[in-house]
Order: sequence, then C-alpha cells, then structure tokens
Amino acid sequence: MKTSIATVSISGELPEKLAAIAKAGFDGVEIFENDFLAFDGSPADVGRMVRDHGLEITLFQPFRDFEGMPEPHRTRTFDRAERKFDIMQQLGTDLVLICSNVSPVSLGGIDRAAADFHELGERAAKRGLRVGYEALAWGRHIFDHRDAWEIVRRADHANIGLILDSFHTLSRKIDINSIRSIPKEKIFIVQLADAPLIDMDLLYWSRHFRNMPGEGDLPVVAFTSAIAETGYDGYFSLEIFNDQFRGGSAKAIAADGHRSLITLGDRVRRGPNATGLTVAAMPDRAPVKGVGFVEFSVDETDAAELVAILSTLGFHKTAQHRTKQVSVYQQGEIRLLINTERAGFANASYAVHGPSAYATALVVEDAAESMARATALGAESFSQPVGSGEVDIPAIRGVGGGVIYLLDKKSDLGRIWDIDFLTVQDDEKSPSAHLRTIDHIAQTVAYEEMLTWLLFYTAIFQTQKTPMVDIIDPAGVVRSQVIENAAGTLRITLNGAENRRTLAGHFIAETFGSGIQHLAFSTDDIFATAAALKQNGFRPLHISPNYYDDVEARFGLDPELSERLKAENILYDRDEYGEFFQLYSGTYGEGFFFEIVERRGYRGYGAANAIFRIAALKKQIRPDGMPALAKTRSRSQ
Ligand SMILES: O=C(O)c1ccc(O)c(O)c1
Ligand SMILES: [Mg+2]
Repeated sequence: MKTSIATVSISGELPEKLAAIAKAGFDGVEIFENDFLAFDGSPADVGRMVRDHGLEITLFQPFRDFEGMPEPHRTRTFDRAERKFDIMQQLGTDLVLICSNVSPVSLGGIDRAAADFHELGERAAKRGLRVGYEALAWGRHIFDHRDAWEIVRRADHANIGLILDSFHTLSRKIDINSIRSIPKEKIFIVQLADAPLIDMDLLYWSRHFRNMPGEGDLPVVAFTSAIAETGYDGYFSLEIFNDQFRGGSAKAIAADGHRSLITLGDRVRRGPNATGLTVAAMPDRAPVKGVGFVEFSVDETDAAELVAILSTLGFHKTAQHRTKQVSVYQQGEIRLLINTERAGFANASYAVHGPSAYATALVVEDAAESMARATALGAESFSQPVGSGEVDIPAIRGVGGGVIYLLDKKSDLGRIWDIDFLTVQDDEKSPSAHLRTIDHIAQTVAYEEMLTWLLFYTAIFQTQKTPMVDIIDPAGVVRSQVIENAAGTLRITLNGAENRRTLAGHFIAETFGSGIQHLAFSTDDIFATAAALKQNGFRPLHISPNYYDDVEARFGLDPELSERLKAENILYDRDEYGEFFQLYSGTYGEGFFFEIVERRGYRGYGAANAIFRIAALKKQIRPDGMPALAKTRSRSQ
C-alpha cells in the first residue's frame, strides 16, 4: 500500500508540513496549490524540498471549473491549464486533479465534458502529464463518481483518468459496488477521508469536518475494499479538511494519519479478495480479556491517604513487590498497585503529574503479538530496567505519557504475581464491598487529543466506539467518547475538556496533562455495596435531594426505591437494555475519584447523570474553581 497525504490535511507552513509528513512515514504528498502559492520559493525549490525528504509528489491540486465551459471562458480555462502544467513540470509531478465544475456558467452534457477532457488529454500527453477527474459531491452537473467515470470513459484518452475520493462517494451514499467495474488503470489516485455523521450541507461538512479513516462514521473500509478488489495498487492519499487539524500539531496529525492508513490497509487485507493491496504483515487486533491492574504513582503521604480511601472501599493489601516499593490492593478481580519508588518512571511521572493512576495493564491472548501490532502502528514502546528474575512486561506509552502494560496468561506474564510479588496477610482488613471488576477507566484528555486516542485504542485492540455524547459541566461542555469491546471486558471513556474551568479541564491543568481521572468498579448488588461502604466509613458524594424527585417522576420509580437511592446517594439511569446504578466517592488530589456501578443489562455510562455528579464533585475542589499555583513535586527531596 503506497501512502500519501495532502498538505491541506495538517497545520503549519509547507516546510513544517513536509517534515511532519516524512517523519510519519508517508511515501508521498499531494501538494495543495495554496500551500505552494504561499511558499516563498520556486516550484523547483518545492519539488527539491519534497524529494529531499524522501517523498514523491503524488498529485498537484485542485484545478477548478474546467469542463463544460462556454466561450470565451473555455479558451481561458485551457490557457490556465497550460500554466498549471508548467508548474507541475517544474515541481516534478505528472498528475493534476480536476474537480467537477461548480461554476454557474458551466454547461452540462456528458459528451461536451468528455470532449473537453479529450482535448486536455492531448495537451497533457505532449508534456507527459496525466489528468485525474474527481466528482465533488456538490458539483454543478457532476456529483457522482459514476458520472465522472462515464466522462472519463468517453474522453477515451490514456492521459485522462478518474480520481475517487471516499468522502464524495460516501457522503452521498453512492453504491460502492459501482467501483468494482472500473478498470484499475483508469483510477489515477484514490483519496481517503472519513467524517462524523452530521446532517449538514455537503460542502460545509467536507471542508470542516473530515477526519482520518476510522475516526468518523463513514464505511471507508468497504470503500477501500471495493477499490482494492479492482487490483488498484497505486497511492492511497489522505485528504482531510478539518479545522481542528489545521490548528493542531503537524507531527501528531501526520502520525495519526499514517496510523489510520496502515490500520485501514490491514483491515482491507483481512477482507475476502483484496488482491492489489500489500500491507506489512502484523497480528490482528487483539481482544482484551480484562484489566490486569491499575497502578498509582504517589509519595508516602499520598499513599497513606489513598490506602485509607481504598480500605473504606473494601480493598486490602494482598501482595508486596519483592524488590520495589509497590503494594497490591485487591478486591474481587480488581488489583490496584501503589508505587512509591523514589527512582524510575513512576517517580518521574509523579514529579510531573503529582499523584496519579499512571499505568494500566491490559490482559490479552498473546502480549508479544499485541506488542508487535502496537509498534507496527507507531505506538511508542516503553521499558525500564527490571530486577534479575523479575518479569519484563511489554508496554507502550498511552494517554498523557502513561503506560499500558500488556499481560497474557500463556507466558511468565501470567505468573507475575507469583514471580515478582510476595503474598501479604492483612490482619486489619475491612470487610469487602463486593466490588468485582473494573467496569471502566475514564481518561481525561484535551479536546484536540480525543481523535488521536480513539484511533490509538481502536487500531491496536479489538474495540469499537459508540457515538460521542456531550456532558454538561456547570463551566462548559465536556465531550465524552466511549471505546469498548463487545464482551464489556474493556471499557474506556475519553473525556475531552475544552476549557480549564470544567472539572475535566481543572484536572488536566492541575495534573499537568491528560490521564486517568476516575476508575469505576462493578458490583452485582449496589445496595449491599452501599451498606458495606457505610460500615467501612466510606463517604459517598452527596447528591442533591432535588435529583431524586426528578428521577422518580422521569422513570416512574417506586417511591420506596427512590427513597433508598436518596438515602445512599445512588444515581439511577435506564436504557432499552436495563437499569443502571452509580455511586461516587469524593475527589482525591486534583479531581480524581472513584465510581461504583451496578449494571442490570444497561449498556451506557450514565451520561444523563453526569451534570449532577460533576456539580457535586466540583464543590469539593477549590470553591472558585481556579487552578492553584503550579507546584513542583519530587519524592526524593
Ligand atoms: O472542497 C473542495 O473544493 C475540494 C477540492 C479538491 C478535492 O479533492 C476535494 O475532495 C474537495
Ligand atoms: Mg478530493
């Protein structure tokens, strides 16, 4: 699979864009005319700069309003084309994109358009250039690739071909089977983009909301499979018009783009008949069987506080690392590690972020295979020295620079608790609160990072996204994106904070970056859990009594049940599959908290309740909601 990306897709000036594109691993780049026009150098300079980065110019674009023009426009349009041909020759590219005409003066008629293209083909051939025709979804006469193909077919010229762009085809829900009958040599290049499903004007949607394949809702895999089945083996080029990407980090967006293309290629390769497509072999996305542990990095003072909270939650210490200051607190299948080492990565993470849940372990079938896939997709591997005889857990860097460890049952990784840890007998243990598993891990990230991490998780692990929801914080909106697997053994909520006055924004500002803001544990009996917690001295987050009046009325609850919910500060929700109960802790540190849930068939995350618990949680951090002075922390002082 030959990979390319259009310069319009990322932010910065042309040299910065090219550097980011090359670094991300692309083979080629589409030069957008505006990027070229804004650059203070000759076309030859641009061509040289591209080639110095080891890239090829795959396309020069766009050339607008060409076909079907009446005179005198027609003559001028051909003259304009010759001028662009001059530039292309100096740039060192042989392919130009002509998008379908949107001019009100243009004339329809397939044969008129075909004749124009035939003539342009003759002129292009004299210079060894090729012209590709793309149907814009909002073209005046041509807005369907099937019609564009008919024009190309009738133009009947070797130097005239078709350009397919997933957005234009999929936004109009055009049957992709129609692609399978196009001869591969007439497809000059394929452009790819995804987009979230939003009901809006096609042009506006395309120019502002496109995103990387896999980040949106369009069937880009099916589209690409149809193309691969023709035997097409040319460039697949990302062409992403997105306001957020234009303002984002060139490096990060380019890296996401490359990851998205390789992931797409891998998915297409696994389809039935993708003959033309070759992608580096890598293991398939692994199903995640569960969360092996979550590790906190804290100092001794924080540790005492954290342990006190954990014991009110019914956790008790079950193991101690043989050589490191790492303790294991356990309940049901949940393991929480508390790391107070004064050296190593956990300590460094503490120095930057303060107390935090900086590492997560995911249990997969084969950790080495998952590691191979993750690194093939550009994930950064993580390792640190291990003691002799200790298990070296494969790991990658995740959200906010945190660590994702990969565990499996088939290797020594499955015996880590026996190999690296000593069992501890805890005599003072508080009664269990019947917590069973980690229901979900909630990670708070800056809004601009949401798509990056969505792509990261869904590309590497067998997971899918559900539609994004808006969560209302008294100080703004937080967007929440769920990533989960079908078995429910991995559930992650990514919360994107747009401003620092929201609870999520405060967390990012105060912990100096993205990370895990809350952990939700599951119980099979929320009332038994609430009773045990009370006995342990756990202080639940207080929920306003007004909430219970509303819930009772909204769901038609038995008043006896709503009274019980109110007495225990339990939030309630219901979906088409069943009921949901939520109980929260107060905040710890700069807005970290715990949640306990009981799902009676329910599949969501209680988004409707978020506004109420956020309001309650915010009362606990500084009353004015203003960030404190930046603190530097170090355990070794
Ligand atoms: O929005 C546009 O005008 C535009 C231009 C060129 C393209 O290749 C495209 O897909 C869209
Ligand atoms: Mg296009």
